[in-house]
Amino acid sequence: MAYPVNLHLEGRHCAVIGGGGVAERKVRALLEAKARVTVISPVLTSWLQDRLAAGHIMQWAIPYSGQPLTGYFLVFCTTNRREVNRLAAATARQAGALVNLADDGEGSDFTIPSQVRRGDLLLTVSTGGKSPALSRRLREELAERYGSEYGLYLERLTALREEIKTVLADSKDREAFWRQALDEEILTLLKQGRFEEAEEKIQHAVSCCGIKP
Ligand SMILES: C[C@@]1(CC(=O)O)c2cc3[nH]c(cc4nc(cc5[nH]c(cc(n2)[C@H]1CCC(=O)O)[C@@](C)(CC(=O)O)[C@@H]5CCC(=O)O)C(CC(=O)O)=C4CCC(=O)O)c(CCC(=O)O)c3CC(=O)O
Ligand SMILES: NC(=O)C1=CN([C@@H]2O[C@H](COP(=O)(O)OP(=O)(O)OC[C@H]3O[C@@H](n4cnc5c(N)ncnc54)[C@H](O)[C@@H]3O)[C@@H](O)[C@H]2O)C=CC1
Repeated sequence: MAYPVNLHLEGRHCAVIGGGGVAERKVRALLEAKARVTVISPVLTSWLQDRLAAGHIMQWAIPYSGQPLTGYFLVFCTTNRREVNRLAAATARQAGALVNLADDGEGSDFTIPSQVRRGDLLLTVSTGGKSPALSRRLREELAERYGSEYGLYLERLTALREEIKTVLADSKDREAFWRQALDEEILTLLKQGRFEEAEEKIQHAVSCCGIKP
């Protein structure tokens, strides 16, 4: 069973072997996470060529055939040739990298989930590599269910969390507060875009706590 983590990749070196559609999807996500990306492929999609021209990625413009892959934190093997992906994976692992194979979820050290982002809120779906199409389908359902209001809500909660720490010294009291503050009614109001009414309810919950010993 896989162990879920959220990696911080800023400034980390990552390599993507292959320059097709799958490589492009992985590179997009890596650049969003501010990783330093090297693509190893003689051919690149036009989007990847644009990123290269803009200096956002580096390229080894060669077919991969066993060259050492040292200094990479993550390595993505995304060519359309299984034996090339296997060779790159084995070489990268030897150098200590974590490896993702686009054509072999079970043989990968990690797989990429479908994701919905709402500010700092991140919802992800994995099927353990069994059905990416189902991951996508569930991602679409989540995107519909959890709109942009959740990003705003999280920002509000972040500020409130600081406030609550000063009002309630005891962690048990804080836990009880959050159960009350995150009730279904507030979430429904937010979903309907009724931010002022939601804020009133949050304030009510805060003032209720304020008078607790
Ligand atoms: C194991 C994994 C390895 C990995 O980490 O890459 C893997 C493997 C494979 N994917 C295949 C196919 C497709 N993958 C997608 C899309 C996505 N694939 C992603 C992840 C993963 N794909 C990992 C497991 C995820 C999980 O646990 O569910 C997503 C979630 C994330 C991302 O890549 O960014 C992204 C969703 C983006 C979104 O949310 O829209 C589509 C397009 C679509 O559906 O739109 C298709 C075509 C439809 C289909 O075949 O389902 C094939 C067969 C290739 C063939 O037949 O030649 C393999 C190989 C195999 O079968 O193992
Ligand atoms: N994980 C996923 O989400 C998905 C995985 N796949 C798998 O990923 C593979 C790649 O898919 P696409 O990007 O759509 O294929 P593609 O055919 O568009 O791209 C393949 C890329 O690999 C490069 N390449 C070939 N030999 C190479 C070598 N020796 N060294 C470096 N680069 C080399 C090609 O130049 C090309 O840029 C598919 O064969 C399939 O098995 C396919 C769809 C989704």
